Amino acid sequence: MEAHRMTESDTQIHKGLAGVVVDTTEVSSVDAASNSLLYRGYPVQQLAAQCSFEQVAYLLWHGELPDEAQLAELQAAERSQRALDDDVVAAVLSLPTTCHPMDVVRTAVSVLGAHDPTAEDSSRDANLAKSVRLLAQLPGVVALDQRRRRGQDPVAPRDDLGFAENFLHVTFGEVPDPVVVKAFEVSMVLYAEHSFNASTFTARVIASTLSDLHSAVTGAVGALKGPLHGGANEAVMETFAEIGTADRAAAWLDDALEHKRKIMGFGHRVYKHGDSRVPTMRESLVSLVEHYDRQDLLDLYDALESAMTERKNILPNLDYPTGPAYHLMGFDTPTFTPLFVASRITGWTAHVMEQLSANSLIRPLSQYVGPARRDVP
Ligand SMILES: CC(=O)SCCNC(=O)CCNC(=O)[C@H](O)C(C)(C)COP(=O)(O)OP(=O)(O)OC[C@H]1O[C@@H](n2cnc3c(N)ncnc32)[C@H](O)[C@@H]1OP(=O)(O)O
Ligand SMILES: O=C([O-])CC(=O)C(=O)O
Repeated sequence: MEAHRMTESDTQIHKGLAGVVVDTTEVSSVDAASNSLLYRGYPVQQLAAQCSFEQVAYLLWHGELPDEAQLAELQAAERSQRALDDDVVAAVLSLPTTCHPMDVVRTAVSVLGAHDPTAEDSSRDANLAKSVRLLAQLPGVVALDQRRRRGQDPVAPRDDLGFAENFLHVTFGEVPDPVVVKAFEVSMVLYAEHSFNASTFTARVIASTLSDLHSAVTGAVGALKGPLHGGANEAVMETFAEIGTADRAAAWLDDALEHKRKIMGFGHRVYKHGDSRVPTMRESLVSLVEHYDRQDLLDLYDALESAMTERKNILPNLDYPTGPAYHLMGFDTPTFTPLFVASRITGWTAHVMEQLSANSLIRPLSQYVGPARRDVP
C-alpha cells in the first residue's frame, strides 16, 4: 500500500503556534491592531477604574456583570472559604523554603484538588464552586508562604474586607492606605484574563482530555512560572536591582543586548505596538511612587523603557509596571508571580468551563524529522 503523502498544508509548521487561531472564545478579546483588551466586551481600563475584582471575577465566569444580589452571593461564598484547612497549611509548611513560591502555589492547588469532595464532578455548577473556592484560598496560600519565609506567624483572614483588602491584610497583618489597595486591585483586574496565552492554553489542553479543573489549574501554574510568561514580573525587579540607578540604565541595556539577553518585561507575542494594560498599571505605579516617595524607582523605570524603545523599539508588557508596583507594596520579589496566579485563576477557570461546554480533544500534529525507518540490529 502506498504510504500517506503529506500535502503542503499538512507540513506547514507553525512554530510556537504563532498566528494560529485554534478555537473561538467569548471570554476576552485581545486586539493588537486597536490595542484593546475586552473582558466579555468591556474595556479592561473601564473595569479597572470602576469595578472591584470580585465583580470582574463574576463577569468572567458568568458573562455579565453581577447585580447587587449576585455580587453579595459571590462575596459571601468567597469570604466564607478564605480560611485554609489544616491539610493545606501542613502541605505549605512541609515544603522547603529553598523552593520557589510558585512551586508552593502549584502544590497547594494540587492538594486542594486531592481533598475536593466533588473531584469526579466536572459539571458547570461544580466547576464554578471549585473556582470560587480557589479564588478564596489562594491569597491565604500566597500570604502564608511569604510570612513563613520571613519567620512571621500566619494572619487569620477577615470576612469584613473585600478581596484586595483581605489579601493585603493576610500578607502584611494590616490593611494599607487606600492608594495601595486601589493599585493592588487594579493589578488584579488587569492580570485576570488574556485569551489564549500559554498558561490558559495549558489549562484548556488539560481540560480537553476531560481531566479535572484542579489538574488544569495545576498545569497552568506551571506554565505561568516561566520567565517568558508570568515569571517576568519577578525578573523585572531583578533587572532593576542589577541596574541600580536610572543613570546606569542605557549602558546596562547596551551591554545586555550585546550579550543577547532577553530584557524581561518587554515584548509580547500578540501586542507589537504596546500592551493595552500598561498605561493603566503605570498610573497605579505612579500613585505608589508618590505615596512611598520613591521617584528614583520611576526614574529607573522610565530610563530603561526609553533606552529599550530607542534601541529596539520593543515596548513594555504588563509585567514591567507590576514588578516595581508589587515591590513598593512590600511583597518579596519571588511572591510576584503567585500574585498573578491569584488573579488569573478567574480567567483560567472561565476558559476551562468554556472548553468543556464545547469540548474537542486538543491534539495537534508534528512533522517527523528523525531517522528514517530502520531495523534493530
Ligand atoms: C504577562 C505576560 O506573560 S507578557 C510576556 C512576559 N515575558 C517577558 O517579558 C519576557 C521577555 N519577552 C520575550 O521574551 C518575548 O518578547 C516574548 C516571549 C514575550 C514574545 O516573543 P515572540 O513573540 O516569540 O517574539 P520573539 O521572541 O520571536 O521576538 C522577536 C524579536 O524581538 C526580540 N525580542 C523580543 N522581546 C525581546 C526582549 N524582551 N528583549 C530583547 N529582545 C527581544 C527577539 O530577540 C527577536 O529578535 P530577532 O528577530 O532578532 O531574533
Ligand atoms: O497573552 C500573553 O501571551 C501573555 C500575557 O500578556 C498574559 O497572559 O497576560
